[in-house]
Amino acid sequence: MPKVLVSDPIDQAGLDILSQVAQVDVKTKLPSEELIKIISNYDALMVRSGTRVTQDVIDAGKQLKIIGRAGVGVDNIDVPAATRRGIVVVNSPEGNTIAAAEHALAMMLSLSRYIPAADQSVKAGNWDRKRFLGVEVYKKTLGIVGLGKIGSHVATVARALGMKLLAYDPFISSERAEQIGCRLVDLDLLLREADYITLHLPKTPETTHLINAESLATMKPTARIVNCARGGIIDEEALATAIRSGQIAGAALDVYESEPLGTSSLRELDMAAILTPHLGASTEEAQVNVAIDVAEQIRDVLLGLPARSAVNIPGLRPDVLEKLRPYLQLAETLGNLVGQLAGGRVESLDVRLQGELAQTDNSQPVVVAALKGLLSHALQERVNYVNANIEAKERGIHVIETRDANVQDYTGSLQLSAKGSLGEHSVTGVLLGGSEIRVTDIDDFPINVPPTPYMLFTLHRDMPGIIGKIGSLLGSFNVNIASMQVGRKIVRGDAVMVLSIDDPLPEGILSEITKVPGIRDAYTVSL
Ligand SMILES: NC(=O)c1ccc[n+]([C@@H]2O[C@H](COP(=O)([O-])OP(=O)(O)OC[C@H]3O[C@@H](n4cnc5c(N)ncnc54)[C@H](O)[C@@H]3O)[C@@H](O)[C@H]2O)c1
Ligand SMILES: O=C(O)CC[C@@H](O)C(=O)O
Repeated sequence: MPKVLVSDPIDQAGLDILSQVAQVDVKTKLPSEELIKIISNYDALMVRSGTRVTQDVIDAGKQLKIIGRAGVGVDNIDVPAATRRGIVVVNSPEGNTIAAAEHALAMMLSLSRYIPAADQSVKAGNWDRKRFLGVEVYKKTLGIVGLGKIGSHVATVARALGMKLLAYDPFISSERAEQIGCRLVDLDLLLREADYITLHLPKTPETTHLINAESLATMKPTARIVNCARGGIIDEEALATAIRSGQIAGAALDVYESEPLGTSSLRELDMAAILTPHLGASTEEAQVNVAIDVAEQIRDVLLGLPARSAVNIPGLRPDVLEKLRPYLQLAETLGNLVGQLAGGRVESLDVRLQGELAQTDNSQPVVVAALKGLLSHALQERVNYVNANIEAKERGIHVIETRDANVQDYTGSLQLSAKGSLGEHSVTGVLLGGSEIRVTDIDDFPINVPPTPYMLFTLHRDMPGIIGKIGSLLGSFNVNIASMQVGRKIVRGDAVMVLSIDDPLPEGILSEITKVPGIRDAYTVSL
């Protein structure tokens, strides 16, 4: 039975799903040396934001197949390191959207009415109504930075509160922003005009310290800023200075450059600042959602099924994946075949999608499947859908994708051509009845053979007796032929022979075959 380590608190609903297929060990608050020590026993790791899944953890996880992040941000996981090791990383892109949006809205309202400070004051025995004179959000301008899932929900609710909405997001169109009721503007204008600014974008090298001393200086003195996205998007020292000096009116933060928040000048700010300990996703509903979402994906991957929200493999909707799946199998088989025909050190792979297949919207998974097949002979199970692209890049394999919708021989066909140490070879394949693979062409010679585990290909002159000679030679080595087919373009010209054999070809026989008069070349392939 596979083993799953759960290293952060995860809702029971998720643990129940994992327990259907795996032994589940919940060990939270593990020091990183301890995690590194035990991770080699596990097939899967499930975390929230608390565990740092570093390269050292990934390298020590010799059996790891999947890392599940019960939440959105995967910045606590070294995704490139996982990808290099072929480990799938999955998250729950939508499970906590509402929770995080509601937290940001709650922060905005709390900032406006000083609710945390007023609460503390009453509990301390005071009744000070003058000190907590607030402001209304009604008719104020809210600037949303990052108009994705959370930003859009914030916009919908803020609109209902009677706010005017500005948005800055370089990756969405003005039409989309308008649909959500926002005017798309540049960041400078948003920062200058907004009464409230709320951040809902990822932390990347470009967004680190997006809000800094310079940008804070352009904001209104009455402006209040909320960050429930990621720590580090705001320069915390510059923010504390801006609040202390009255350059802006306040800030509410849920996330910090370093978590847990240590000694920080943010802690010394008065009621103009509200700090919560990364609670954006902490609702009962969100924790159930993300736990189920990620546990189901871990279960599926452990059962050999694809994950629906992998962050390091081409994302596909389950219905699209279902339709494409037979073609992925076709691509992998043909990749494996052409990789062996081309020999080691493949320099280039040309992936040609033909007929119906040329019309597919997302061909990337087909290309990845072809690369996985191409590299599988050399790398065996070390190559998978996660790392095939990287492995190919590291080997300098130049991948070209072409499409030809006009090829009408079959509804959809795939041609792969590879150049390697044994020269340039091409294979074409189709799906019969939607799922049965047929190889229909080898090096431009028409054939029609199903791929089988052990195959022998020859390039020879089409002449009487040659087939018999190969048959006798194989017989003398006790090799049983299951099927045989010849493909030729012209009578007595060049031809290919494709034999399916029951067992691997014994050592030495290939060189004997090439000595047969008329045989130009021979290749053995195991699929
Ligand atoms: N506090 C929490 O507990 C909590 C919970 C959930 C999500 N989050 C964080 O909230 C953020 C938003 O999550 P989401 O689910 O809405 O993500 P999303 O991917 O749906 O949206 C992010 C948006 O940011 C935009 N963006 C990217 N770079 C940008 C840039 N330089 N400037 C402006 N916009 C940019 C993208 O185009 C996208 O529209 C993420 O950082 C996520 O990690 C925090
Ligand atoms: O695990 C958490 O509670 C935080 C989740 C949040 O930061 C996210 O990115 O989904």
